[in-house]
Amino acid sequence: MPGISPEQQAAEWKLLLGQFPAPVVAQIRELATTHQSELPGYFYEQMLQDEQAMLFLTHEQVKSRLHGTLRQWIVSVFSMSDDDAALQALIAQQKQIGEIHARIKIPIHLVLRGARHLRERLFVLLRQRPLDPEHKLFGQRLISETVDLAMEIMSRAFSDAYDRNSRSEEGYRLFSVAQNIGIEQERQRSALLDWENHLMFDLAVGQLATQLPRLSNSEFGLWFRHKGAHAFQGSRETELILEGMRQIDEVLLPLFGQPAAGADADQRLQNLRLLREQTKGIIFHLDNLFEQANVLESGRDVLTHMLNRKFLPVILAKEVAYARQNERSFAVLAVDIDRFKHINDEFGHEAGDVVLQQLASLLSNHCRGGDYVFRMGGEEFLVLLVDVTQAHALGVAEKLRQQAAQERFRLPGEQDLQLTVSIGVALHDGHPDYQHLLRQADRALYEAKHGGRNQVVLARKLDG
Ligand SMILES: Nc1nc2c(ncn2[C@@H]2O[C@H](COP(=O)(O)OP(=O)(O)OP(=O)(O)O)[C@@H](O)[C@H]2O)c(=O)[nH]1
Repeated sequence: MPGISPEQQAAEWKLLLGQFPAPVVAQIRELATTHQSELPGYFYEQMLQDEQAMLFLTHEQVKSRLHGTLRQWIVSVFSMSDDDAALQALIAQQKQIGEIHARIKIPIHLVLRGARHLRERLFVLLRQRPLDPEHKLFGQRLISETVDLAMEIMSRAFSDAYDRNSRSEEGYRLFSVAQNIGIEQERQRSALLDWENHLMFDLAVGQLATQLPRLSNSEFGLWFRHKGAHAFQGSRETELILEGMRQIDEVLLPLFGQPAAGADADQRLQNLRLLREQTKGIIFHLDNLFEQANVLESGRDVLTHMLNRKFLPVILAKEVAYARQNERSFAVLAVDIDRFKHINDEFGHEAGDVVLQQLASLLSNHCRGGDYVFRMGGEEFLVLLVDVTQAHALGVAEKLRQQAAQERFRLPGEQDLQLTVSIGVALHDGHPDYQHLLRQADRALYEAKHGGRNQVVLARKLDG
């Protein structure tokens, strides 16, 4: 469903401001500006009484940054400018906040709760002003409607981003169930045809209906009920396949055991046709499902077969949640080949590709089963080490650096070469937004490059 455009939203905001007398608008602007420093403190006090909110707010850097950003938000939302460009910037800001909330998975009710506290505090501050009652009423309405409009835009962006993330998560679920979709498709197709062959043979030798092989207990049926239906959850085809299996097992197969049906050859032929059609229908839906899954399979980099960026947000968000729930930590290593351009220039692009493949294998061979290796693009990789301490992460990074330096990379034409890598290490420190961690690792990598390359640098804490 197409949403309303930023221009429309700006026009609505403008309309809202136009409903209020200019002195009231000016008073509310002044009220918010005067109390901008005190309001975030009040917000914190209220929100920290909620256990769920604490999870998102207690991180030290969130705390120190949020004070500043909340203050800015209050000032800009109540700036009351009706200039088109300013309003569009304001709308873009609300959207960006909504997207961040979706990324760190803050429940929307907590955001609304925070907004309610701010609104109520502004009401109290307004009541303390020596204004006539009518102005106060207008002022309250203006505060309310302004906060509501900001929340509406924020929530819309939140739910759009949330839907996008969920689709990506869905893709990841699929991806993790069937690593090689092409092979799985062939396997399941032939399992289904195997069942059909057995059935035809049993029917030909006059097996009793109760002894005929049931599709849901066949190799295919078991796979589909336990894995396929989960991997393809929510799609229409899944429902159709489950229903097709039920029809075959519970309606069609019992017909073959009835003496009357056995006696009537035409009827038996008709039942056989129905059976064949149902089976063909299941194959058709299965092919459709796999075709859709193929599109999603591109979660891997073609050259190195490592993960590409596609599922990085899903995996990082999952690890942030895991670390929070289990009080564990994880680390990201930004790994970059030193002077890779020289390798390409000297040995050719094809040799460069081979080097990338061998480095990818080296990285994944030195990781554990639960770790992840991504190719971020070019000659940069990202290694995610799960369940680690800082010392362990640094140890692994140092080992990877040494292994890369010792390795003889084999090139086409019997040549070989040696290379070095620089690594930036960042340990998840409880910050709910994974982008923060990626920025830290990138900065550490930058330092490693500028410090002379072929080294591991641990990220320093960032202020922003
Ligand atoms: N062979 C090959 N080269 C690639 C690929 N992707 C990017 N590159 C090359 O990687 C090189 C990266 O060069 P730079 O970003 O200058 O970095 P660098 O030479 O590694 O230098 P530092 O990172 O500063 O040590 C460029 O020459 C790209 O063309 C690829 O898929 N295959």
